[in-house]
Amino acid sequence: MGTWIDISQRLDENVAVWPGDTPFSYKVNWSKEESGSVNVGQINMSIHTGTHIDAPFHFDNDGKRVIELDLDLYIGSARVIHLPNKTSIGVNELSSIDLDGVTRLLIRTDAWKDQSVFPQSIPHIQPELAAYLSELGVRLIGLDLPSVDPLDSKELSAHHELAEHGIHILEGLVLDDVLPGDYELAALPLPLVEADGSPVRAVLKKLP
Ligand SMILES: N[C@@H](CC(=O)c1ccccc1NC=O)C(=O)O
Ligand SMILES: [Zn+2]
Ligand SMILES: [Zn+2]
Repeated sequence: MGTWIDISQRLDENVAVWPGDTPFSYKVNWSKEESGSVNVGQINMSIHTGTHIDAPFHFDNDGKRVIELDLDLYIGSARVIHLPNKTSIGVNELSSIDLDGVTRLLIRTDAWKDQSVFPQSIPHIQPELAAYLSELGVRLIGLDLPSVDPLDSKELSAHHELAEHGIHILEGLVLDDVLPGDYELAALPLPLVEADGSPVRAVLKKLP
């Protein structure tokens, strides 16, 4: 027991939210006193808060919704790599890193220092990286950042290029204490039928 490392942001009113987006809230809507038996809670949040996956519908009206996503993307072996102090991440930044046989790639950038505050700027994924990664067999990319594109991007070129190359997106990971290496990942989305993404509880277990 105790072998799983939680790499998820905690969800309470302190969680950082995209500027202008729905704040996170949890409340007991029907208390034990009122109901006579139970506390019944309610959460209200944007899907793009904290640790979450994007479904292609987030940036493409014809894209897949969460329920249509392959669960295999979100459970299985993953490689964590450490790329601190980058302004962007492209083929150059990855060319010296061994990605042989990697299906799920998690990138620790350390660029979002205080995750209770939404960052001013982040290193972004260069759209050209999508073709390079898909050639290697990568199907999921995860980051310790709120987006794979620059925060002010409207085109979301990296989101689109990744999707076009069959690479799915996991955002808002907490990788502060995770050393580079190979792990078992579980980060399952909820069975949301129509949604453009889903919060996930992301966990890692070191592989021998
Ligand atoms: N692309 C971001 C989310 C995003 O762009 C966003 C999320 C909530 C409210 C506004 C957003 N973008 C606005 O331009 C993501 O994938 O999480
Ligand atoms: Zn998102
Ligand atoms: Zn995204």
